[in-house]
Amino acid sequence: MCPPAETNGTNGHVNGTVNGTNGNHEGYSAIQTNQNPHPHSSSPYRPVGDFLSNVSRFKIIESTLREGEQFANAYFDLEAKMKIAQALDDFGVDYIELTSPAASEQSRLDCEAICRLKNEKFKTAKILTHVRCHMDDARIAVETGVDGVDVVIGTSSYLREHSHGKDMTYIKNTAIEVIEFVKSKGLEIRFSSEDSFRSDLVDLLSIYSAVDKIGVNRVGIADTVGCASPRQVYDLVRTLRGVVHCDIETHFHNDSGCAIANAYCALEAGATHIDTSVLGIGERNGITPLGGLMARMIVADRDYVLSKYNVKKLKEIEDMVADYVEVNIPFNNYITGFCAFTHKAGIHAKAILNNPSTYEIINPADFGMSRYVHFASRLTGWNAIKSRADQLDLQMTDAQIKLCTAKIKALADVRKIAIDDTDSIIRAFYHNLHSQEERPLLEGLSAEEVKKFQIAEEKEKAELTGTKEKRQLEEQVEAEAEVPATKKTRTAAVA
Ligand SMILES: N[C@@H](CCCC[NH3+])C(=O)O
Ligand SMILES: [Zn+2]
Repeated sequence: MCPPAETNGTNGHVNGTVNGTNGNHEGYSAIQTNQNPHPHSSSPYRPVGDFLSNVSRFKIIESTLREGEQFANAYFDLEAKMKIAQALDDFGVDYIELTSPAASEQSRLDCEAICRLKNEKFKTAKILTHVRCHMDDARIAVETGVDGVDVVIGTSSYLREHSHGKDMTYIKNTAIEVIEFVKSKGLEIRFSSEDSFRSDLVDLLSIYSAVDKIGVNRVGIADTVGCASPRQVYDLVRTLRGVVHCDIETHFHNDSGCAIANAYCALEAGATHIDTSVLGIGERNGITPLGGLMARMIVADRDYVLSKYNVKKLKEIEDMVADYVEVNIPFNNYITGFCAFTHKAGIHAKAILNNPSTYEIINPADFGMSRYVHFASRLTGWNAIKSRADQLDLQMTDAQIKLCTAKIKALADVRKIAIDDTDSIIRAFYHNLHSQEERPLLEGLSAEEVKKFQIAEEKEKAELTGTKEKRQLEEQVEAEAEVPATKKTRTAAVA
């Protein structure tokens, strides 16, 4: 009998229940690895510091409960809002932005309830609400108990002509009135343009300079249509940084795929705050995702990110929001996508097993995630099979493992194989070494498939070893099989 499939903590995973937290790996052929020997010192890829950059001191304005409510599938009742807000505070975001209390009566009541929750329970997050740059909205907002009010108004000609119909003089005068009013109530105030990247630069700088002079806390730049490139962002923020003294908040839509890169460039150019939402949900295809920003920033300054944000909570928050808005976590999601830390090709697997830094820039353990090495495909290499055999507690020599790997690859050339197939081949191979009794390796295959397998196996072996070397390997395997299997000390093959 072959030994029981003791799997070094991976049994749940390989059988379909997820042992780590990477989400749905059901039926997925991978070894969960255990150690994380990433260097604990800061990444060698730290950005070159300069006097403008805020990459190492940025703040997050989390807008799942405002921008995110504008996502097509979003409907948050008060209970959902409370749970999301609490989770975001646990995560450590600096601000939570809420839908305008002027939007509806329930929005106003929800805003008040979350302000009470904050007073009772929050550790970090301040509450903001986001309203039109208008006195009517501002009057409602200041009565809700928020810490600050974010006002916004469109400044591009598109929005001035086709949305609110006001000119720049009106915008400036209203902004000044609203800012002075909110400040008089002792609250924080941010003034943001909308569609900033399609607005006239002189108009923008002139209004930002005016509101800065009367003591606005932050000005905001918004790429409302997601048209900006990182270089345009850098230019605009850097120019603005030279004009105002207050903080600079930035807000990036992701229509053309630059929302995270733009956020990063904005910080490099001197922005202080980044707007995010969980999974990036928002109007159309959304904005800078919280998780994606964390991925970017942990590569830039791991110490800052880990000292400030409880990033191990990321998966939990994403799952919660995904449930509420009834979407799946995308397979390629930053950090939490099901294959974000799964390595497949033989060359990658080998290097990862030696040292994960070879093919990973982010340490999954920082986020409470697990790394996996795929071991059931035609790309699988013998190092991955060796690890898997170790996990199954089947000790074999490297020569034996190589021949066993050839069998696995050969079968994977015939059909898609699963964990169970790989494990069966490994077990059967091991068993045959020690008992001479044939195992039903090819059970379930048609005669044609068996033939194909045998040809593929021959080719694999020939490619693996060359004919002469193959003979030597086989002799070695036979010789080793005669020695009773000794239980070797387990090596840390799984890194
Ligand atoms: N969702 C709006 C709001 C901008 C305010 C920035 N915090 C936009 O994209 O323009
Ligand atoms: Zn937006």
